[in-house]
Amino acid sequence: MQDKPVVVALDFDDKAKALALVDQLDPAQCRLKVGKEMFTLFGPELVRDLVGRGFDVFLDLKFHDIPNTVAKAVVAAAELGVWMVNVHASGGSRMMRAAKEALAPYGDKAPLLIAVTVLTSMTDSELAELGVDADTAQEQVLRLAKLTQQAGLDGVVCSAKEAGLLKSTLGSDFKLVTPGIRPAGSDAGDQRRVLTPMDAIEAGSDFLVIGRPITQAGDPLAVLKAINDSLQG
Ligand SMILES: O=c1ccn([C@@H]2O[C@H](COP(=O)(O)O)[C@@H](O)[C@H]2O)c(=O)[nH]1
Repeated sequence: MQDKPVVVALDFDDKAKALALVDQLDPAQCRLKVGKEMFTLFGPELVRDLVGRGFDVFLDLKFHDIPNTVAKAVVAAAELGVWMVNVHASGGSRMMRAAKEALAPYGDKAPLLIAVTVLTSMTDSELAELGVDADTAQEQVLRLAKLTQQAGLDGVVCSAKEAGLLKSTLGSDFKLVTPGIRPAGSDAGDQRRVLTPMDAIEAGSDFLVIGRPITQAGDPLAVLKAINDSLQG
């Protein structure tokens, strides 16, 4: 298991509330994710603040654009000092290669570059609605993950439900970052392809992205501790 597998998704519309939670968190216990809501509201300053506090920050902006634009965007992310950044695999292999090449000057200081396969909120029938010719989300995830690996990226975002298949096909070094994590009994909300933290790790997930089950809990720290303890066996 990776060191600190839990990545807390900071999805707040109130910076003070987010920072009140962050103040209680220890960079030794978890990593943090900043996504579209907080980045749009509070910008790079928030990311710099979290990096400055010693957290590994996953900048989850899911870049999906032409190769030149995405390459420049991942360089901007690297300049913020983030630990991980992502693009959409459906942007294609030329776009993914351009992003990877743009990070080359950063050497071993480059953020991990991963690609989103199929959003964990999506079902097989929703994929079919898009005209995707794969029969299942799993089939499409595998196709996009292979493309991502061939483009030289470090891993993918997928559901933990696909983790076993991806690890056995693509090898243990290829990182699997899995949102859609729900401790037993917690509300799935808009997520559809979900697994518990322990089941996700056993399936081969490297990093567990967990938002609402922690951030909306009455005692977020207690939930994070219970998850970390459950993973220690
Ligand atoms: O396929 C994906 C890609 C990204 N996410 C993000 O992860 C968190 C999950 O939050 P929860 O509250 O635990 O559902 C959220 O920030 C999403 O934008 C994802 O869920 N699925």
